[in-house]
Amino acid sequence: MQLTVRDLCKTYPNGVRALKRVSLQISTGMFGLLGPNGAGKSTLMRTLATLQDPDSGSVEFDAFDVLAHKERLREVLGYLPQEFGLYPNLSAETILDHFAVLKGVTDRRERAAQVRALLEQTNLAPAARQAVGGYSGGMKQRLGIAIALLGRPRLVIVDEPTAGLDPTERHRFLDLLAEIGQDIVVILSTHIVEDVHELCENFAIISHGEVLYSGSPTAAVAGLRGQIWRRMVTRAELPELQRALHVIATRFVAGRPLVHVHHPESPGPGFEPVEPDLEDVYFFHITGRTRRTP
Ligand SMILES: Nc1ncnc2c1ncn2[C@@H]1O[C@H](COP(=O)(O)OP(=O)(O)OP(=O)(O)O)[C@@H](O)[C@H]1O
Repeated sequence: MQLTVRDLCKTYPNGVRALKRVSLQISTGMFGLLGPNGAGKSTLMRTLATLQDPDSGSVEFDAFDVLAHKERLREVLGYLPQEFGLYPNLSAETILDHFAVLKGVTDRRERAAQVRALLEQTNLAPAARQAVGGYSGGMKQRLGIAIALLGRPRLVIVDEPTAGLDPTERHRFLDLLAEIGQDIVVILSTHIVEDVHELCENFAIISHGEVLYSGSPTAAVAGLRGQIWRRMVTRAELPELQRALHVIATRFVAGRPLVHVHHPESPGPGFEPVEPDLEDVYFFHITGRTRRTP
């Protein structure tokens, strides 16, 4: 399975250029789309889910033209939007049954089997008959993914699904995605670097509507090896350091700034080399863009 996105552009009527020639090649497995708030992730997700049209560009899924055959994509699509409403008085079982009908699972037995299997898979079986108004945030997200998985989709798009979940629920949700992502295309949009690190074989970094990096997390990290340096500094030293060097991140350790700097060799006394992680990769690209276009 292959999703090919070519040169997608989108400018909103207020002049915001949300997508600037976005091109991506996405294969079976988990693909992470990482970027800060306002990067254009939701715009891209909605476009791939055929809910809004780009100004130009193309999308192909398994060699068919998605923008020309939206119904065909919708038959194989599962989409979990950033925000969705659920009728609070209905049970998960009833909601899933309704959505299964909408997805065209008309055979009653087949529908009951799918609903039961999804309730089990998302760990909601014990609460299947409770009104969802009483569900926790994590339970609602799991029900959201169960709805998205009805009709056995081959492309699943989830938009910032772990925002606001506690660590236990977050891991439970990520485990669920990892299981799903084994044999279909799953696109996970997020601003949480950890989510991508834990789950995705491939990912892209997007900021201000532009793809800044696309590839595997391992290759991205390897590409920065030997070029990340750190030093404890004082708050007073920070502005000058930021002017002189490419500071990619400032973390605080016991109240003191610890800067991570990108430099081909040691930037000076007091700096020590750091084994880069995906967060360094992310901030390297995000801050690099800002330095290019102040
Ligand atoms: N309907 C709209 N009309 C005008 N501008 C919009 C619209 N939707 C989004 N935007 C703008 O387009 C840009 C990209 O927004 P988008 O929601 O796609 O980003 P995002 O990466 O999903 O961010 P977030 O994580 O905050 O949802 C932002 O500047 C946003 O304000």
